[in-house]
Amino acid sequence: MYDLEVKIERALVVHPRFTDARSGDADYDLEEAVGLAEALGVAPVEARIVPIRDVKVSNFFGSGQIEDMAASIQALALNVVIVNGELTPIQQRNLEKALNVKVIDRTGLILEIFGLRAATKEGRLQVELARLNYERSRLVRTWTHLERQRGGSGFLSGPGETQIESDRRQLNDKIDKLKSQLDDVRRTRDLQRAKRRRSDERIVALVGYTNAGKSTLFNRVTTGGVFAQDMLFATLDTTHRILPLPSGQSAIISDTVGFISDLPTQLITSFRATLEETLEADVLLHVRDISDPLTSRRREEVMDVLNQIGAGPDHGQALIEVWNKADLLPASERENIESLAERARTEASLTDAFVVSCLSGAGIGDLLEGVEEALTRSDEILDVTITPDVFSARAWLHENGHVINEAPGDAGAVAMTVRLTESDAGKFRARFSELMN
Ligand SMILES: Nc1nc2c(ncn2[C@@H]2O[C@H](COP(=O)(O)OP(=O)(O)OP(=O)(O)O)[C@@H](O)[C@H]2O)c(=O)[nH]1
Ligand SMILES: [Mg+2]
Repeated sequence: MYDLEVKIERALVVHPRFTDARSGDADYDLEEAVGLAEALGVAPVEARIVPIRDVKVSNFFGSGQIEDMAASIQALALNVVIVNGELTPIQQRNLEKALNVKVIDRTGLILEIFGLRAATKEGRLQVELARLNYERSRLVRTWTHLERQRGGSGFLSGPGETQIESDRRQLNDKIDKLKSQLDDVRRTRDLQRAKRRRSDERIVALVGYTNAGKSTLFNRVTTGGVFAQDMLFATLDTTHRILPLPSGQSAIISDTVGFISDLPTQLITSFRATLEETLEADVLLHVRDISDPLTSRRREEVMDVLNQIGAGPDHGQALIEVWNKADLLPASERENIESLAERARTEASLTDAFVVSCLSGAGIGDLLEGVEEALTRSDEILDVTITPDVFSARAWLHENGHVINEAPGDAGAVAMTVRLTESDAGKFRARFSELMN
């Protein structure tokens, strides 16, 4: 018989609130940590905020706090403690000893989630590299590997599944090997990227905080199929699809990894290449959960990351904000938000914004019109008369441009009004100079 009993990890989620730090957001941070735990498939049975005046070098928490945790663990039969902060390897080990359960910190948690979610070869390699760097920086095994060694259930098995040697030398060898594999994968992707650029396709990239609704929007405006779930970091790799635009033209749209505050540095480094895909976009769509009380803070965090990689308006890249999840707002507030967005679209100094609900589809039509407008802003409209001796120009325009009007003229000529990208207009002029007068 098969053993159908699935072992579910029952977690105590602890958010350390530093009493000197800016306060007021601890509830939200705790909620986010609970979301991260759920994303990992752990049941967050108990969650609490623990005030920290000064961090204890050996145990992080004070002894009374540890006793409280131990009592909850006992009473609720918990088997993992998630600390929404950074622990030193010593603190982690001492806490595990004191509480007699596994202890995982924020970096470890995010690494585990990324390990579960990575779907492409590049994603998996990136996560494994990040994990190895994390381990090397701590010179201890992450708890997953400890667990596996102790003969654990295999819960939360990491990417690669190889037995990772704690020996620094072997770790380094492995890191080098991974890096060169990653280079191979990236070379292939660079080729694809170059092909996309050469093809003159216009590119729209979705960016935004994790769980803002990027994949839901992506699925709604393309023809579906990408993993969208109420889980943090549902998407870890960049995916490209055709985006049909209202006028009948099309663009390419990419969905990518969500941003988060305090992303462990190892992960920023590993995912840099993925994030840099956003650099090639003609227009960025910044998807925001407008119903999130911390939406402004999230916005700043996303803009910071964009700035760090050299993307966004400060670097001359067009950006449109998508104020998503409007369905979650009370009617009065929604009206308010709508008028704010309208003002943003009319005032040149403000970033264009559209209020939508990716879930219901409300506002998506207007958004797409805005996207098309932004994409075609630098387009040129050419009025040309094609004479029979250069009739191939007609086919060329049909293939490369968007024909707005076409009418027969004198002596077998055809008068055409065509919309072309800046670069195509240049090509057309060079190639059919005899038609330009
Ligand atoms: N109520 C409501 N929920 C939405 C809306 N758009 C998306 N969601 C929900 O928000 C959750 C997250 O959506 P995703 O599309 O996976 O978010 P994401 O930005 O791709 O997240 P990551 O890939 O983790 O960065 C899902 O449960 C969606 O169903 C919306 O307009 N209204
Ligand atoms: Mg997603």
